[in-house]
Parts: sequence; structure tokens; C-alpha cells
Amino acid sequence: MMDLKTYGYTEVEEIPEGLLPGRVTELRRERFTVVTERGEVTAVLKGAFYYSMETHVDIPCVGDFVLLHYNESGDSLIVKVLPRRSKFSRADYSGHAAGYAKTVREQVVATNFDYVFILSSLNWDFNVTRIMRYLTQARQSSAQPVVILTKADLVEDYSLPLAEVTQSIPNVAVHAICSQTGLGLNELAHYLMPGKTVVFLGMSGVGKSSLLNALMEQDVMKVQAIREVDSRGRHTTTHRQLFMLPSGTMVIDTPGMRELGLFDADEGIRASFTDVEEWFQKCRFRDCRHQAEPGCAVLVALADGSLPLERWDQYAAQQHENKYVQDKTSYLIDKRARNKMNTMWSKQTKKNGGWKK
Ligand SMILES: Nc1nc2c(ncn2[C@@H]2O[C@H](COP(=O)(O)OP(=O)(O)OP(=O)(O)O)[C@@H](O)[C@H]2O)c(=O)[nH]1
Ligand SMILES: [Zn+2]
Repeated sequence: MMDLKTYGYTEVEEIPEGLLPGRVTELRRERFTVVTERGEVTAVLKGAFYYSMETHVDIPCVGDFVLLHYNESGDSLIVKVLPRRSKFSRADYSGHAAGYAKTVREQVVATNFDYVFILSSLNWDFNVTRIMRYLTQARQSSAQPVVILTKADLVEDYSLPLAEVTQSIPNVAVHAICSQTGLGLNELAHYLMPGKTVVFLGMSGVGKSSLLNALMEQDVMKVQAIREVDSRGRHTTTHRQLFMLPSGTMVIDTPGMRELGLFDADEGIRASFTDVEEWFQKCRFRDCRHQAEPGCAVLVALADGSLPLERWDQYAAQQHENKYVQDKTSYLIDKRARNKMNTMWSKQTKKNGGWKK
């Protein structure tokens, strides 16, 4: 029997008689792959899940610990999602009419990870503000952020950018690596402990797959496409989303993680910029916009240098980004609704034999 602790499971509540705990490693449409003490099983959601939920928040996702009714000869039945110790969400635009723009659903894409590796490449488009934006998201997830500067082989001297990042985010560990030569990978051993789970955040092309392959000591991205014979003898194409490294550490890599935008980042921004927001309480007006208002504490602090201009700029950039994402969200929802209307129109028109001239 496999011990689920190797998958990071810690018993948080007593398991009711007849139920088996497991961890979701893969999600495809409505079907889940779950590792349990009795091995890997496929599972579906108990019907009650669909009726009792208004949001997608409680639908299990990759990384979740769940309780299921084990079924030897077919799909097991997931009856409960256990409490999550960390999570990443993104906005889900599906199923909304224009009038409901404010109720964009939160879709959880990964859970129960210990570290967020924020990847940023050293050679290309190196940008501290972007790293800080990801840091905001990482802090919101409740896991510990670690900054990883990739492709160290492509720059002559990475000590400068390394110092720049370290200075901007004093309490976060920063490492420079190269997935191809293995440089710096030993520094990551500290995080890659058995039973721990890691997620990677970063722009497309920064080297997430390359790092995963290097840590797996094989090309999982290729391995993924190989056809395997499953326990019941049918051929399936495996498409894993939770990888077990040789070190016993797990890496979650879901499509959702790759598309992650800011979702309700207000809270995360607050956590990253308490030093900036502290000044707001000292402004004379409660609705001060910190632009030209009399008695604005921010302007005074900027003028005498107690609030560094750089820091203020970073704050403003993140607020701007967050607002942009929110605006974009309502734009996209409007667009979806418009498209739907258009489709309905054209169907109707076809049914009526086209427009009469
Ligand atoms: N020189 C060098 N190239 C690297 C390194 N890591 C990744 N690359 C290259 O960068 C490109 C992108 O790497 P990927 O690992 O596919 O990046 P990714 O973040 O997974 O990208 P997406 O799948 O689009 O999210 C590839 O051509 C890699 O060979 C590195 O350490 N050094
Ligand atoms: Zn002010």
C-alpha cells in the first residue's frame, strides 16, 4: 500500500467510515485522476456537487485532497474536497450574460502547494516590476514565493540583475539558474523536499518546461504524449498535471496556471505594499487620490524621500495592471454576450430563410 503522505497528505480531519482520501493529479473534462493508498483511480464528482454550488470554487482541481467512495471496477466517486492550504485562481468568463459582469466566477486552478517559483529570464525582457506583480499573486495564494532568474548562461554577469531583484524584494529568496548546464539547481534542493509541492509562475518562454524537465531528469513534456496501457488494459494518452520529481517533490503544471492573470489582486497588492499604503491614513482627505490634493501625505513623503519614488511607481503600475484586468474582464464578458446574440440572430435569420429584401 502506498502512503498518501508521500503526496503531501496530512490528516486534517477524521475520515468517515467507507471513504478514502486521495490527491487529484489530473483533470480532464469531468474526469479526475486521483492517487490513493490503493493506487491511482479515475473518479467523477458526486451529483450533489453540481446542485449545491453557485461558484466553481469548490469543484476539485489539481492538487486537491479529496474524499472518495472507492470503486474497484469503475469510476470512483468524489464526495468532498478537503480544506485547501493554498490556491491559485483565475477569472472564469464562461456562462455569463453582459448584465452579470460583476459576478465573474473564480476558477481555482491549483491547490495545496508550498512554494511558488516565480520564473523570469535574465536575458530577455528582464523586468523587476513584472516579478513584483507575480509576487503579489504568489502572496495571495498563501504559499511561499521564491524568485528564480532563468537562462543565466545567456548573460555575461548576472550579479547586477540579481542584486536589483534582491534589493526590490528584501524578504524573498532569489536564485539564478540555468536549466541547460544545471547551474544553480543545487540551490533549489532546499525547497525540493519529499512531500512538498511547487508551482511555477512566469511568462511564456521563460523556461518553465525546461526547469521541470531538468528537475525530472527526463523530458516529461515528451513523456507525456507517449501512449500507455492503463490498469484495465485500455490505451490512454496520459496527460499528467501533477509531476512527482525523483526528489519526492511534486510540481503542478496545469493549463490554467499558464494563463493565470491577476484575479482580485487587491488583497495581494495590499500585502506587498503596506509601506506605501501606510501613508494614505495620514492624508487630509479620506478620498485623496495622491495627485495634487492639499495635505496629501504621499506627496510630502515623496518630496522628502521617506517614500522612494521607485516604490510608488511600482505600486501605481500594479494598481494600473489590476484595473486593466478588471476592465478587460468586463469587456470580454460583453464581447461574449455580443457574440452569443449574433449567433442567435444568424440562426434565427437562417430559419426564416434569410433577410427579406
Ligand atoms: N540558453 C538557455 N535557454 C533556455 C534555458 N531554459 C530554457 N531555455 C530555452 O528557452 C525556450 C523556452 O523554454 P521553455 O522551457 O519551453 O519555456 P516555458 O516557460 O515552458 O514556455 P511556455 O511553455 O510557453 O509557457 C526554449 O527554447 C528553451 O530551450 C536556459 O537555462 N538557457
Ligand atoms: Zn494623498
